[in-house]
Amino acid sequence: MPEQAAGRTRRAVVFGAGAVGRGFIAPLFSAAGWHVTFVDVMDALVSRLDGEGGYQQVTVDNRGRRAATISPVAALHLRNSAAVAAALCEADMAATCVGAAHLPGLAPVLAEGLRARQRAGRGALDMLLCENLHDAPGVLRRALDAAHGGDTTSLVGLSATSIGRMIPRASGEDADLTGVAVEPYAQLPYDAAALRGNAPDVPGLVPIRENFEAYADRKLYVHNMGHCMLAYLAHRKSLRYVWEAVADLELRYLVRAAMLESAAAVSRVHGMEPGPLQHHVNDLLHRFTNRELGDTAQRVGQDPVRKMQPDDRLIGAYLLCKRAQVPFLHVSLGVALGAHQLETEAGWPASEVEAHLERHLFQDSERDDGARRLLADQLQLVREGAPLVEQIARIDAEYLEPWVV
Ligand SMILES: NC(=O)C1=CN([C@@H]2O[C@H](COP(=O)(O)OP(=O)(O)OC[C@H]3O[C@@H](n4cnc5c(N)ncnc54)[C@H](O)[C@@H]3O)[C@@H](O)[C@H]2O)C=CC1
Ligand SMILES: O=P(O)(O)OC[C@H]1O[C@](O)(CO)[C@@H](O)[C@@H]1O
Repeated sequence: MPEQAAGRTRRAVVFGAGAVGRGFIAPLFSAAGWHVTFVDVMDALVSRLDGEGGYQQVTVDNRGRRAATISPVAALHLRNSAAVAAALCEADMAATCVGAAHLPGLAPVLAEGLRARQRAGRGALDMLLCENLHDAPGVLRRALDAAHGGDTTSLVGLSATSIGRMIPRASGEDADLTGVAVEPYAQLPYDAAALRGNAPDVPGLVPIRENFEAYADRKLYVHNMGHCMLAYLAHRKSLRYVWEAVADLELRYLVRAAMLESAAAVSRVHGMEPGPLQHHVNDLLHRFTNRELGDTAQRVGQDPVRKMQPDDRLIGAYLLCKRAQVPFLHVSLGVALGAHQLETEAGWPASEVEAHLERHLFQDSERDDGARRLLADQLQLVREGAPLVEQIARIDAEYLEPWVV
């Protein structure tokens, strides 16, 4: 039964009825008794969700499967902007999970919704931005201010989140248009300091009241960096699934080492305890073994151009380690793998990839000379398809060099 608060059901509007929208955000609100309205651009998905008023979610791990119906839900197409604005006017909270590239495009309809709220005398709206994008609030705020024609700070709170739950595209018996398979992990830390109103009483939403940046960095530079490096290593061995990749000892060794380097950087830069961070790394490696989830290296590694930007997982982790002055020999291998992946993209010849690395990673210092040499050797070994044991030997040969720490 929908939650009755102050005599009425609480309502959430969720932009993006994809993996995260259906597999994570809507189920959290729904379990707390909220009504969810999705907004999406896929006609077939919108009409199925709206027509059926609910959908199936199955939670899977290596011990089994548990099915649940998520309802009641409604769905609107983004082009139906008057109805979307009306839904925003009635909403107690909103969320986005549309993909980083689509986030600024939401600004016009959001601005229309904010105007409707002002006219109706409704208070400010809070939004959870569920995107793997550093500074998603800044990106949306700039687009929103432009669409609104002025500062929107008092009208809408834009809260960054750290989405740890892994949700692949459904396949096999789960490959229904609206059905979704998820892992059991279901905590969503979010930046509570960015809200305009009170923190919602929704179990699983974890308010972080200070230094949210630490959680954002942990997610992007430990979880996403390790996951992505694992995906690119999987490509080297023609392994399709994430669980297959993490079952390979060489791959697991290299990825764990890189994640621990990044975790050391997060600990030093943000003052997080190293013990729980190491536990987090081990827990993630265990979660990657979820065979039932059927997550693929292709999904986890897709879009290397975005993933090789300076504020994204690979180069970002490298820069964080440099800033923290902790070793980054294995993260460097992750960057070399990402660089090679980038070379397969149109418009990214080897010379451009090398210039990209030089531009973002190095300055003119002695420490950088050593780091630059190591990365060049690692990239060369990747290009040659050398056995990974040669990468391990190359890293080990560097440990005692003075530039390393
Ligand atoms: N799938 C996962 O395990 C995780 C995904 N993320 C992040 O969450 C975000 C969403 O990812 P997924 O749900 O996996 O993607 P998805 O591709 O499964 O879903 C995105 C949905 O947004 C819809 N959409 C696209 N443009 C739209 C627009 N302008 N307005 C409304 N809907 C629009 C699409 O039709 C699609 O249904 C991304 O930023 C991703 O990086 C983060 C952590 C985990
Ligand atoms: O969604 P993106 O940014 O392409 O990256 C995939 C990442 O998203 C996740 O699915 C969820 O955090 C991670 O498992 C993975 O590292």
